[in-house]
Amino acid sequence: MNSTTQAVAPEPAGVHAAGSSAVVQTHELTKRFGDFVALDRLSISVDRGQILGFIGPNGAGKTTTIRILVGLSKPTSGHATISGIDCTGQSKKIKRAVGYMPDKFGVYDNMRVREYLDFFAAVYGLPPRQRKQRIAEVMDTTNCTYMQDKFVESLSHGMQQRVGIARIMLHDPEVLILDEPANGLDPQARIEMREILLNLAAMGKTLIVTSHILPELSRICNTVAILTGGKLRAFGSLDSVMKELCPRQTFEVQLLDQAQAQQAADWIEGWKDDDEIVTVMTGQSLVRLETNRTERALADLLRELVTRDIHVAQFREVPSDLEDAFVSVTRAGDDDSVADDAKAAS
Ligand SMILES: Nc1ncnc2c1ncn2[C@@H]1O[C@H](COP(=O)(O)OP(=O)(O)OP(=O)(O)O)[C@@H](O)[C@H]1O
Repeated sequence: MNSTTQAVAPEPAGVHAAGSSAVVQTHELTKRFGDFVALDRLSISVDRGQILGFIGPNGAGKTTTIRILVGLSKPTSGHATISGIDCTGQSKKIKRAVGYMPDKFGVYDNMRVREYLDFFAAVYGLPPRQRKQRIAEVMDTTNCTYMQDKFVESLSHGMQQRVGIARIMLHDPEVLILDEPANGLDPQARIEMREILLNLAAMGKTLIVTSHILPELSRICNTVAILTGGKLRAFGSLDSVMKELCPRQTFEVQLLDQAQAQQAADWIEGWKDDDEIVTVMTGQSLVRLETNRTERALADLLRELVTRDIHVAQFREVPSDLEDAFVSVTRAGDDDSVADDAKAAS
């Protein structure tokens, strides 16, 4: 894939025309630090109730984008809106429309969860009469009610993350931006976090979630944007990005007898096209085939193997995941930068 390839989800008719349902929109958003381009003409849109998985390696430009979206930084050019509000010109209004949870939890000594939320409710300007009810609501949504009398400092990391979400929900923003919410969570806490985020989307909140834990992210997001080196490399529905970036499927042929693995691999090697890849998994009775053949062709392959007295115990697809897509994009990004360096040197 080259650097400009974008897997863009088919848009339902009229969605991004006048009366657009996009809640978050960026157009050619660019940020330079001196000569360095941290973000290069980023254009994305996220609809109401969607969860955008915003991914990229360290230094890709994710935080730079988020800082612009939440009104903490101004773009060099381009623009961004949330619920139609300009992220740069109307930063006060933006702060009401967005809840932002950074990857680090602040230190709040000697505050119980209830007091902590009350403090932030006051910061958000909620009238005292409404605070109690709103705090009860956000604690309920984030499953924090049982810990309301505990000191924030005494909570586990997973519990603190949930309190963090409760905090950014207090002013009932339309958009929630969460930086690495699953980082450092144990499996149980991850499951709880996943359920909360899916529930928030079902309530109509629009979520932007960054994460380096891609298998986890792919379980919640329906839209993906992949950035490398400040450039958008892929954007669209999870399905369309996966199809675009991982067009080849991987199949495994599990043999009953390890001694037959090489024999099976040799036969498949003669059967396959040049661009398909056969690998014998060392020390295992397993042969792997990367292919884009039809199911019928694969059924023929299996029959041929069996006809040749190769004892196939299992023939199965290895599903691609977001990590494969990510690797394919970051590799393409590396190739591009090598090509750019070569161009600059010549
Ligand atoms: N204030 C600044 N001055 C100069 N360069 C900056 C500044 N802020 C960010 N950068 C650079 O911009 C690039 C993008 O940084 P950014 O923090 O947006 O990346 P990221 O995708 O959030 O990375 P990570 O996953 O590590 O948080 C990096 O090369 C970073 O060093």
